[in-house]
Amino acid sequence: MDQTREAVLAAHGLSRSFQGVRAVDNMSLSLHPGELLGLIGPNGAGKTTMFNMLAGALPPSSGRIELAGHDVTREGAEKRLGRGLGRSFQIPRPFPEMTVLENVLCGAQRQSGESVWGAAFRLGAARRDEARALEKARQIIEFLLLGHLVDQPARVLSGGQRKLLELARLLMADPKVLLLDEPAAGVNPSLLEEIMGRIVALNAQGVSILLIEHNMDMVARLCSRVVVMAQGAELAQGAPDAVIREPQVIRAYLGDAA
Ligand SMILES: Nc1ncnc2c1ncn2[C@@H]1O[C@H](COP(=O)(O)OP(=O)(O)OP(=O)(O)O)[C@@H](O)[C@H]1O
Repeated sequence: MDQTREAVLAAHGLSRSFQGVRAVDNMSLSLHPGELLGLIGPNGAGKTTMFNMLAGALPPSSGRIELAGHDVTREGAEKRLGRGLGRSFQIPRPFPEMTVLENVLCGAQRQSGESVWGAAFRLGAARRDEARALEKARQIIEFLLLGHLVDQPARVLSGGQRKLLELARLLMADPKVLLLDEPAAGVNPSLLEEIMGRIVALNAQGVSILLIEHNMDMVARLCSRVVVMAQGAELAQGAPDAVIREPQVIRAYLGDAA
């Protein structure tokens, strides 16, 4: 079966080199509608480079990327966000002095291309837009369990809460596809369960999700399929518990630890 035909996000033969080193080497990948797909692999395997290319932050040296059937290979990250592709980072960087609410409203600003705060000084429709954006931001903040922090500056948030805040900003753009880069990294165990719960809830709402994660317990609980990368290429794919027993996958991880 040609799996790429029905993919919401598909990479065809992506490659990218840095100073002669092939970080990603002819890598193809398909994310299906409603899927929660894991992208795993040892350090330096090329996962982040792959994410950067999929999100539009880094042009591939060769290959093609399709989002809902559109060729987006030459489009930047903002354009892809407008098409419904949101991407989180390993280390979120909120505006530290702005409140949680203000940070989330920055997501709305990206959405319309116009500042919500600028709109506040206009009359009529723009004011209604602002009211809608505020209401939506508050709902998303509640959904992401940050309601009690809505008026706090982002600098007081823990690592896990920053991950939730970043997700909240992305949700303002109503993404259909989310690329989540290590949502468990630097998160304390109690918040980890809550973050996993929110990811599952978003997926249940129909958001297709591609997840880079080193926490294999989390990957096994969330993903029905994983793609393993090593040295810039696909090493294996399948159900998490089966894939991590494959000899070449074990070798790749042991090589990483050696
Ligand atoms: N901007 C860059 N300049 C030079 N080399 C880079 C750059 N970005 C990545 N690389 C190299 O490309 C390879 C793949 O790196 P990448 O960060 O994509 O791997 P990764 O699988 O995300 O690793 P990790 O799990 O540690 O985040 C590595 O050898 C890395 O050193």
